[in-house]
Amino acid sequence: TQSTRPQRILDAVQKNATRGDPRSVVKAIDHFCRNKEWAMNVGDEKGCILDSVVSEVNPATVLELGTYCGYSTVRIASLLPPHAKLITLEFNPDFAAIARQVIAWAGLEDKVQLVEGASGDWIPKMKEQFGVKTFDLVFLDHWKNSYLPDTKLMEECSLLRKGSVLLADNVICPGAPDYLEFVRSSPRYKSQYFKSHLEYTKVEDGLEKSVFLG
Ligand SMILES: Cc1cc(-c2n[nH]c(CCNC(=O)c3cc(-c4ccc(F)cc4)cc(O)c3O)n2)ccn1
Ligand SMILES: [Mg+2]
Repeated sequence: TQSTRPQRILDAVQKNATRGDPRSVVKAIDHFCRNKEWAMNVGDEKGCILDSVVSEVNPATVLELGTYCGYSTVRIASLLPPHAKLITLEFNPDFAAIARQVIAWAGLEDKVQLVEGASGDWIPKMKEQFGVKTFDLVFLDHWKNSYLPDTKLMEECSLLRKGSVLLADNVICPGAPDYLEFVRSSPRYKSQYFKSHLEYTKVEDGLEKSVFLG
């Protein structure tokens, strides 16, 4: 039976990365996606920007929207302090099944809770289901037209506090124009654009970091 691209990414991890070594998992996926098959991981260039924001925020609670194969999940979780928690939402069950195995190979399953379903359904249930008060960091990397409605939903559900950081991938390619306009014009956010490139390509893309001012 034909394998899927996520399955081939998992195979590359299991062949080339060391169990329990998150950096080797990240390296194996980047090598596969740069040399064999492109895939929609945040990638190494934007990944370094992600790493610097995670290290600066040093979050106790993280929400990731859009897990895919778990590449950014592994990057983020490997930088978290000992008792910090990362909740990651994935809509596609096939992606989720692969991501669980990638996260396990990196040895980070204790820091990560992968939840399957749509962001719009799960965001209102975060507090009751996972005992979350607010998120210190949110990494938006899911459906690009969901960035804005889901940000408004997180505000309504009081999941953001003064100083919460939103970091959004793909604000140029594929693009999230309504989201960009909102966070850049709203008095309740302080936004900053980190220019970069679409993963594994020369196409412009970037990350938008927005601090919620409360
Ligand atoms: C909880 C929940 C989760 C989701 C959800 N889970 N997983 C995703 C994936 C979303 N990601 C992308 O579509 C994406 C696309 C490109 C791309 C593609 C093709 C091109 F030509 C150029 C660029 C590049 C990227 O970096 C991307 O991140 N959504 C959806 C809803 N609710
Ligand atoms: Mg992305």
